[in-house]
Amino acid sequence: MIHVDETDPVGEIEPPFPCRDVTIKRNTDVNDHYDMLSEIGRGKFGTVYLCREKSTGLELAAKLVSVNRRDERRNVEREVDVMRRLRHPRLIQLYDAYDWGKYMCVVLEL
Ligand SMILES: Nc1ncnc2c1ncn2[C@@H]1O[C@H](COP(=O)(O)OP(=O)(O)OP(=O)(O)O)[C@@H](O)[C@H]1O
Repeated sequence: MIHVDETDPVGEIEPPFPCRDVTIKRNTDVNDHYDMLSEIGRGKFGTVYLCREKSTGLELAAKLVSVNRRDERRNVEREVDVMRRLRHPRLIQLYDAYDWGKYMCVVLEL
């Protein structure tokens, strides 16, 4: 039998940053605010980079997705919309989001 521990962690997971109310920044280049350090993964839709926020030094994951079609942009907007509602210490938290014309970037807890 498989036992699933559904109890909430108490004091064991320290969030790397306080909850943020993220809205997508339009016509803003993510590179103005973050240094992209190295590639950490690839998914079906984009490439994920280790990045560092210039103003705080905080290390995060930046998922860069090219959005040439309207449905591609809508998919990223939907992902951001879902992630901004999910607040739990065991779930990766959304930190920032950018729309830079042909590219969108979703910045996440590492
Ligand atoms: N927040 C994160 N922190 C660390 N690594 C991450 C993070 N998000 C993604 N990655 C890495 O990047 C890879 C690609 O992630 P991405 O979300 O683009 O695609 P996926 O999870 O494989 O699913 P899909 O391609 O269906 O969107 C992951 O498999 C993981 O290795």
